[in-house]
Amino acid sequence: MTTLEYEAEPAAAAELFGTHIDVARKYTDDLAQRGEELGLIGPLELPRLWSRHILNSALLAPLVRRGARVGDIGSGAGLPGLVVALARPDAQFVLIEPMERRCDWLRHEAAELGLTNVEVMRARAEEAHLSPLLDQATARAVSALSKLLPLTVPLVRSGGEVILMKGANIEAEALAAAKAIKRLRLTDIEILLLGDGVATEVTRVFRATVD
Ligand SMILES: C[S@@+](CC[C@H](N)C(=O)[O-])C[C@H]1O[C@@H](n2cnc3c(N)ncnc32)[C@H](O)[C@@H]1O
Repeated sequence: MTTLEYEAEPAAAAELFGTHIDVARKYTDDLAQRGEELGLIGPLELPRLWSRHILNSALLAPLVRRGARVGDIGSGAGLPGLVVALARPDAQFVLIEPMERRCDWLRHEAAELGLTNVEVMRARAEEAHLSPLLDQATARAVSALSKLLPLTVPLVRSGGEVILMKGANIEAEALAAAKAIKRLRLTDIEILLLGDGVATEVTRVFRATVD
């Protein structure tokens, strides 16, 4: 089995997962064992699963509002949705993913980890019918902001937020999405850098409020 780097960044892991650290490790183990075979994660990612994917996803957990209903669009292996769900048992998570095999994995894993705050919905975001609408929507590595905003914003209630993980070109993506931002009437737009001084893999987030 691939060696995992659980011992890396113990302070960050303790801060982000607290008492849920063993559940986070089990998820990482399970993903390391089955992720490649199921096409969820590339072989090069396995040795850096913990810092690049798990801790990185967990950086979003403090942004989740207490008791919120959160949708993770294009959850794939469960990033960031399943990771944030295990760190924030007070909130409810809907993992929206169109691929059946990935949905099977997400359901299996949520049950294995004993997560009662996770629901898996097999759908493309543009076809998902959510009632009630979400308080917050997350996404990671799904598409550029100009395409992602029209997919995610309609799923969020007025006063709710989109929290979208992005790479280093986030500012250029936000500029390219200016028309969509205006048309979708987003307000309180922020670009956040998360994890600086906490984790080695920082992450950038586009956060905005839905009108
Ligand atoms: C590159 S993967 C990223 C998976 C995960 N978020 C991560 O960070 O590892 C993109 C995921 O988005 C899903 N996806 C693509 N188009 C979608 C859509 N229109 N609505 C919902 N999910 C979509 C794909 O099936 C895939 O699982």
